[in-house]
Amino acid sequence: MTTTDGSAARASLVAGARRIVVKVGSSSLTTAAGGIDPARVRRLVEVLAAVRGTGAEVVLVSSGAIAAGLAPLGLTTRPRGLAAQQAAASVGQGLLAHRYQEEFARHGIVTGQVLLTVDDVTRRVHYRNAHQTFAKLLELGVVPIVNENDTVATSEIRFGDNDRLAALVAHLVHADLLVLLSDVEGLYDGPPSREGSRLVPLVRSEEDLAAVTIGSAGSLGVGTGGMTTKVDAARIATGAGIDVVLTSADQAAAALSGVEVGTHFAATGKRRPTRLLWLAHATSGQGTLTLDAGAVRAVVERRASLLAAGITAVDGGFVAGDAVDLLGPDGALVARGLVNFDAEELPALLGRSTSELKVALGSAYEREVIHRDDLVLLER
Ligand SMILES: Nc1ncnc2c1ncn2[C@@H]1O[C@H](COP(=O)(O)OP(=O)(O)O)[C@@H](O)[C@H]1O
Ligand SMILES: N[C@@H](CCC(=O)OP(=O)(O)O)C(=O)O
Repeated sequence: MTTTDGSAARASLVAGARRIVVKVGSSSLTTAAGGIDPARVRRLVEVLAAVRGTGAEVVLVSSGAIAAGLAPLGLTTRPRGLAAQQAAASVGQGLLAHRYQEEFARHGIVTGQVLLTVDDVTRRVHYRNAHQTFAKLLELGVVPIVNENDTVATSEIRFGDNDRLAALVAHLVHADLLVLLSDVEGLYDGPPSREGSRLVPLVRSEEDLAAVTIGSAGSLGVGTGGMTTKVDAARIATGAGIDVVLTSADQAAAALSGVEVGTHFAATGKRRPTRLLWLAHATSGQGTLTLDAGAVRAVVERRASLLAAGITAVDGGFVAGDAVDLLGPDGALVARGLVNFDAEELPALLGRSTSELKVALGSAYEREVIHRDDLVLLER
């Protein structure tokens, strides 16, 4: 469905976007049997080069490493085990980066590879480094090509899908627009294979998603997240003030020239620090801290740092810097934060004030268990 107002709004949204993150899924670039499809990569790069020609900056988040590595390893389907997927990604990522490098070079554009782990958008120092690297690459006119660093990520610390990674990158680089390219024309109100499913052209709020049914991922067997992670990614980005357009790779040229194709998820919220954005959307922490009622009030109502005095129980094998879930006395999840102590250090500190800890154990123990800047409240 195209509307006169909608098409004018879309045209100005895209024309006004000076920094665009484009995410392309495995299913749009590769086949399980044949690996990378050079013609598809070429078409995508032609579109992105044209966007660059308008003066906009482009960051490409590309999946496809695992799918690209299957054929050279004699595999025809995506392996189930993490180690085998990592091996395939290790083989495929080089092939993928090389393909892009050659195609962009035809347009006189230099590419740079950026492989990210969850740590890079959560830990403060890594986050700052990643931010600076992107800023410098863009300043130099380079097109950064991003993927998850699959070969070193473990199952506990994986994004697992590039849709949410793309939303976090869009926020990290302060993009104006996130374009998610898949093998379907957009979000449908039911699985596209089901007769009668209709394209949803505009999502303004959760209410517009209420009637949408999301099915499993496509039939090609190379994509991972399916539509669920794309909608999650759209929620992350729009909640952080970034508009999202979801459409098929075949419609990339139209979408990026402002034609009203696919689904537009309209920006709803304001920007938030990216590290906390990831924390809020991480599937779970590496452990839990149970808080007494006073500590819950301090953290939730006064937005204070969490001190050892208000913690009643510790669970899990986390180390300093990990994300942990904060539970109320009733076990309800209230917040998530980056902890400043290892799990094994904490039991000796519980219920004790910071001044008491300083006297007993030294000034290193005077620090908060979770600093307020490293805390995000969870509304569930
Ligand atoms: N409501 C829906 N709207 C659109 N696509 C859907 C829906 N439910 C399930 N899907 C499926 O999600 C697939 C896209 O996910 P995926 O294969 O992971 O893509 P990618 O590799 O691009 O990340 C589509 O091929 C489609 O079959
Ligand atoms: N990092 C993985 C991609 C994971 C992923 O999200 O895939 P997809 O659902 O196709 O976007 C790879 O390069 O194979």
